[in-house]
Amino acid sequence: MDKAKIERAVRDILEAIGENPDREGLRDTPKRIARMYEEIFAGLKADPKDHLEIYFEEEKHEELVLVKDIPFFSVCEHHLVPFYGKAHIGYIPKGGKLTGLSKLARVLDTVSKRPQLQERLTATIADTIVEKLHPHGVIVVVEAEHMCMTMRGIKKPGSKTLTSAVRGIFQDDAKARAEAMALINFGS
Ligand SMILES: Nc1nc2c(ncn2[C@@H]2O[C@H](COP(=O)(O)OP(=O)(O)OP(=O)(O)O)[C@@H](O)[C@H]2O)c(=O)[nH]1
Ligand SMILES: [Zn+2]
Repeated sequence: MDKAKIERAVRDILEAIGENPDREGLRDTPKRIARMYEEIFAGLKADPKDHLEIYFEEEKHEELVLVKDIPFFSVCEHHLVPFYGKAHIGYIPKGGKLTGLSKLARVLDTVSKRPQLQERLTATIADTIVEKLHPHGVIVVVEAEHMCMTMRGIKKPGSKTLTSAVRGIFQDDAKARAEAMALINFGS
């Protein structure tokens, strides 16, 4: 990541809004923002598939595995302000191809650390799991609050956006999909 370029650009923005980038409180802000962008956009140079280590299990589990309520923070590509919430990621393994539970959350983290659309975030997680694990099915539900809809513009704090992506058996089998959705809603 070109941190020097980010620093110059942030300095330009501070000048453009009528601030003095050399005053004490702002002097280090371009540097801080460059460091922060390196962290919150780290997913741009990472492949989420790399996290999905495969364990071939002797005892084959070919039923739903669901990790729910995984918190995430991302950045909306339209306004570069945060959107954040929870993701629920489920899959039905095939041929003993399981992965570690934390690896599903690592996929979410990588994909969310990019300028994003909630729809693309949701679909990319589902497609990554399909490509690497070739499971019977994948279901991903993401619920998020967008700061671009709360702190500015339409100003609707508390409004939630829900997106889902289903692949494989969850596309064709309404009962399997309904069961997974019921578990995602269970206790919430
Ligand atoms: N589909 C989708 N839209 C998003 C997401 N994040 C932000 N948006 C929307 O992107 C749209 C951008 O609309 P524009 O009309 O180009 O920008 P704007 O004038 O700032 O829009 P307002 O937010 O309505 O003031 C807005 O409707 C946002 O709510 C997202 O993850 N998915
Ligand atoms: Zn936005």
